[in-house]
Amino acid sequence: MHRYSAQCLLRRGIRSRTQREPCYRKILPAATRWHYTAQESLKCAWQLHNDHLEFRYADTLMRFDYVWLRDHCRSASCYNTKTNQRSLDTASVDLNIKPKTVRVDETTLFLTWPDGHVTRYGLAWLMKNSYEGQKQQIMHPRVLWNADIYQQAHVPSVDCQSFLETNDGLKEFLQNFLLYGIAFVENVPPTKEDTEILAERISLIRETIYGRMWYFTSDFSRGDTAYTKLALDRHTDTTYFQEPCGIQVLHCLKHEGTGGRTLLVDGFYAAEQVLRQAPEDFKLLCKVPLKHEYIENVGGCHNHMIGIGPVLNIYPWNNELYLIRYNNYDRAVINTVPYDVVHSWYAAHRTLTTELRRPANELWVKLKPGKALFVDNWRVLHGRESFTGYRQLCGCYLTRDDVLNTARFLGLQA
Ligand SMILES: C[N+](C)(C)CCCC[C@H](N)C(=O)O
Ligand SMILES: O=C(O)CCC(=O)C(=O)O
Ligand SMILES: [Fe+2]
Repeated sequence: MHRYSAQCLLRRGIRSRTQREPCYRKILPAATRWHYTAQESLKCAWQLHNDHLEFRYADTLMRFDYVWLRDHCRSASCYNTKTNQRSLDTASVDLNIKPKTVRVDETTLFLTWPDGHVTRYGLAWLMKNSYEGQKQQIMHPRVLWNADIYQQAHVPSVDCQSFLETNDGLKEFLQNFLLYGIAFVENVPPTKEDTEILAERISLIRETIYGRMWYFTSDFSRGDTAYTKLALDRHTDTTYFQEPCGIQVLHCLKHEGTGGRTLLVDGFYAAEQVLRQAPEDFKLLCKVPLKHEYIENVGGCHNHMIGIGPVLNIYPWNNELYLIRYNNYDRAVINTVPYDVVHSWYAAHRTLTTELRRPANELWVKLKPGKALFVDNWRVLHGRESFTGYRQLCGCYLTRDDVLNTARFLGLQA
């Protein structure tokens, strides 16, 4: 069986997307009024202000700072297209710079700077890369789910062999994973080594204080409730890392006993309900930073980890959620917030918890040998039912950047 690792995949050539740019006619010289590409067309127009350029294209009004425009010059002396890196020294651009002349043709905006340097920007490039353009974009397309939505979607598990041996299988898996924040691979040989091969197909394994690939049973070999038979309420893992682990891989290798089902809850679906019902609560959960902490002194293991951040994390330019940090077990003493804010925070936390605990939002699955589960630990909470008997799980954490890297290589938006 031939297996490709993510790194090998990436060496096999890179995509290039060609964009069709609309055509516009030649235009008039610069001044302080609106200028149009053609008299009858209002699609492309521009205006030079004292400190910025106002530009209208394809129904979007964009504003560009002059330093920004100079900084993003893609001429050969300013930008190396072989490495996709900037050569221009941003700090040497005059902060009061202003273009001397402006010209626009069908596809391109031309600026001439006071020193004679000419910068060309593709109009579609400007549109895509402007703040206003970005604001309208979704970074990560997702399907938010409760149990019903997920089950109705009939998301297929991907077969282990197709996952390992075909790019289509891998792509299908990653597409599901990106959309739903969970995905399954079936027919995996139930060993730690085979689980490791799966993990390496899409990412780098993130080694932590728990090791690289881990086995765990209810032997309390580590100072954490995960290593017992007790139930675990919904949570995300490693909230006590400054950057919580991106993905958790879980593979149940054995269970002779009862109970032990896995609980999955889409944290972003719950957060979205909070945003609808109580936007002030949502805002507070985005704003108040909290510590999470892991203190362990069991056997030879001495660890003290601290991670700080709000429960909900959003991109500030489009308010899109990208990370939920929710673990009631591992939340540390709250000493970074005054009493009145802390009270409102508790109320907001209650609103979110109510959503997370709605039975309709709970997806229960029994993990069985051969079926590996990948969980987006920045989005989907997991938990487990208490159990009896011998139960052994193996798995690992993955670095998020590298999962997304593989997805992008396969042409997915990630
Ligand atoms: C998965 N594995 C058993 C290795 C780790 C368990 C980590 C448990 C910890 N309370 C947390 O939520 O981060
Ligand atoms: O035992 C389980 O099913 C999961 C335990 C857990 O939450 C974890 O290992 O992170
Ligand atoms: Fe966990």
